[in-house]
Amino acid sequence: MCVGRHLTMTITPSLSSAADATRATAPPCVLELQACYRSYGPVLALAPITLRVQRGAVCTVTGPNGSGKTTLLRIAAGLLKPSGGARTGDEPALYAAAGDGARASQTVGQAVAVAAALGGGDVEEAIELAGLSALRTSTVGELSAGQRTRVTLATVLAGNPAIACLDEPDAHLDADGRRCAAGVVDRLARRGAAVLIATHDRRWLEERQDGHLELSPSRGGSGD
Ligand SMILES: Nc1ncnc2c1ncn2[C@@H]1O[C@H](COP(=O)(O)OP(=O)(O)OP(=O)(O)O)[C@@H](O)[C@H]1O
Repeated sequence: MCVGRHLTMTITPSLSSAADATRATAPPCVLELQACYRSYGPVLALAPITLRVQRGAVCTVTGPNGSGKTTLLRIAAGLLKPSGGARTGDEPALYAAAGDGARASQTVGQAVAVAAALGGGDVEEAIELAGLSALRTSTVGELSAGQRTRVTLATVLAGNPAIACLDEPDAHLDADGRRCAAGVVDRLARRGAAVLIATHDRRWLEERQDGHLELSPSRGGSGD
């Protein structure tokens, strides 16, 4: 049995992609979670949530440690089965935590090129927007934590997902890095991706948020 307040939300983009701007109708939902929850034995990791994310919409997810942010993002990306409820989303989905997306032995350029070969994104654009031009030939294993977060952002952009689930993409980033992260998120959304972002501080995204979920460990939850 699952207890906990059922959170329901539809996330609609405030900025339309070029394709959607020409349509009269609202952009379609790329991702839908219907009453999804997840438990581990007696632990309710994620209380029931019904979430619809339209093409080009950005949704931030906040909450204290253990409140279910990663669980939600992994379910949204199709990596983790919910204990109950259903996920709908047939287009390519990607989950990435800071530091994911590259092997230590690769150069930055190689890591981004591999992601682009799989997903069809643009290598040059990804490297530039992530602020990695000066590190292109550096080996990933020799980078700082913040530089590796930038590589993760670049590989996500190059991977060109329709559903991008970014787990703390601001981890270890300085002010310039957070601006780059916001630029990558904006680019993903303008391409029409549904973007979910778990973060402990959503201010770096400024106006580029179309919806927000606040999770709490023993909840309930609330949204705006
Ligand atoms: N594999 C697992 N086995 C058992 N419990 C788990 C497992 N994964 C997560 N949990 C539990 O589910 C709850 C939610 O975890 P989750 O990682 O989703 O939280 P979070 O909000 O992402 O936390 P953080 O801010 O620390 O990253 C926690 O109580 C955690 O202990």
